[in-house]
Amino acid sequence: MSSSVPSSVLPPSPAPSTPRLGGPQRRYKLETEIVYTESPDQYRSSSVPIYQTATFKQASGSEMGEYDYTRSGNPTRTQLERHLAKIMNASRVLAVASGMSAMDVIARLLRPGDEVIAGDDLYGGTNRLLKYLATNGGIAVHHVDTTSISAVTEKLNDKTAMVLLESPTNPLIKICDIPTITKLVKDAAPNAIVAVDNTMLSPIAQNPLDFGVDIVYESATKFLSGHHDLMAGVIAVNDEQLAEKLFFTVNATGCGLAPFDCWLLLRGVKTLAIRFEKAQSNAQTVAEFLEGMGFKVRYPGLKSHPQYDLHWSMARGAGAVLSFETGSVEASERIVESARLWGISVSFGCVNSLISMPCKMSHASIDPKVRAERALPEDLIRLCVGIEDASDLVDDLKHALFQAGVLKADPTSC
Ligand SMILES: Cc1ncc(COP(=O)(O)O)c(C=O)c1O
Ligand SMILES: N[C@@H](CCSC[C@H](N)C(=O)O)C(=O)O
Repeated sequence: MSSSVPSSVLPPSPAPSTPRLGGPQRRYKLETEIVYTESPDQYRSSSVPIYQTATFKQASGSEMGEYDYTRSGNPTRTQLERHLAKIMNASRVLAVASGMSAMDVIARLLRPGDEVIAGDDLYGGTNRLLKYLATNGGIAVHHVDTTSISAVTEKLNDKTAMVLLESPTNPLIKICDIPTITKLVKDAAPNAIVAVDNTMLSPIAQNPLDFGVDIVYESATKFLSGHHDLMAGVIAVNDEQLAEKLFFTVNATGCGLAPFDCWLLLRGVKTLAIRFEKAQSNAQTVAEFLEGMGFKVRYPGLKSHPQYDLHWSMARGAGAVLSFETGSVEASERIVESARLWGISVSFGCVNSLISMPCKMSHASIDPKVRAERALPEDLIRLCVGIEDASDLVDDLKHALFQAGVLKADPTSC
């Protein structure tokens, strides 16, 4: 671990942008807090201004104002980070260029000889960065089935520096017991960092910091922004020393989120609650439809999910991403290509619905042999459900299944 930097180089520390400032000490419901922002703008602008500037003038060579250079800090980014800290129950949030950039900042806490425990089902880009670190950084990475507590604890030792969890995982929607794993890690390897990628649920449905994990990060490209019009990542922590180390890397490497993207993300996040609720309700309808058709559907909103109870002990929602198998790669390809409303695209958490085959798209960077060893089905179809009308989404799937020859009766004749 690197030595910490003096806090004097940090931009203004976050304070909650909440109506309780100057008013009663009241914490409102998340749906309320998420839309409420306060800006210190001199004109009391309702929308936080975009400080589209690289530099800030100083009163003299020796006096520095709150900001000097946007890589080190920018008022629009500070507003975004304060707002996210409030909704993620964090003392500090850092906004960076992408979800992978967030992961990179976190990974720079590692040193050669360190060991990392990560899932055997995880986003392809995360797998790629971990493989890079294992190949070039002298770091041992153990990929285990994180649904099994014993599989995780078997790999814990005094070299364990990080345990990296996704729950639900992308794309197999596996659930891991974040509170129990965190406690076991803290007991067995007290210096190890537990980091959770919360991209699949967003803070509206799950807040792993509440379970005592050290770091939560998300690809804000997904639910937090919601419109697939920007790339961003966020890192949330409650330990100020850890925040300083992470901020040091953000400043040193220059991956802080640009002002315009901060503004877009701040705008997008205000509709998170309502977007998530609708997308999730659509996902439930779609998951039930597919299960009713006899497919093996992976979605924590279904009672058939093997970790259904565990999921609901941690989360407030099932999310809007589900996956299912068809039994044949060719049939899956035909279904994906016959969809008209569902866009064939990577990513998720957007207002419009997407269909993809992870092994050919989001997880293609994982070696096919490794995918097979980890039992990632090649025929898996992932659905990332948006906020359209649920019956239109189901109708389009029926049409695609019929076109693909998987559904025998013509749905238009039903
Ligand atoms: C679970 C998960 N984490 C992290 C990332 C990386 O985010 P980004 O694409 O914003 O770099 C992605 C997708 O890209 C993801 O699906
Ligand atoms: N070509 C990209 C693929 C990005 S996948 C984005 C997203 N996380 C998802 O799961 O769909 C790459 O190689 O990273």
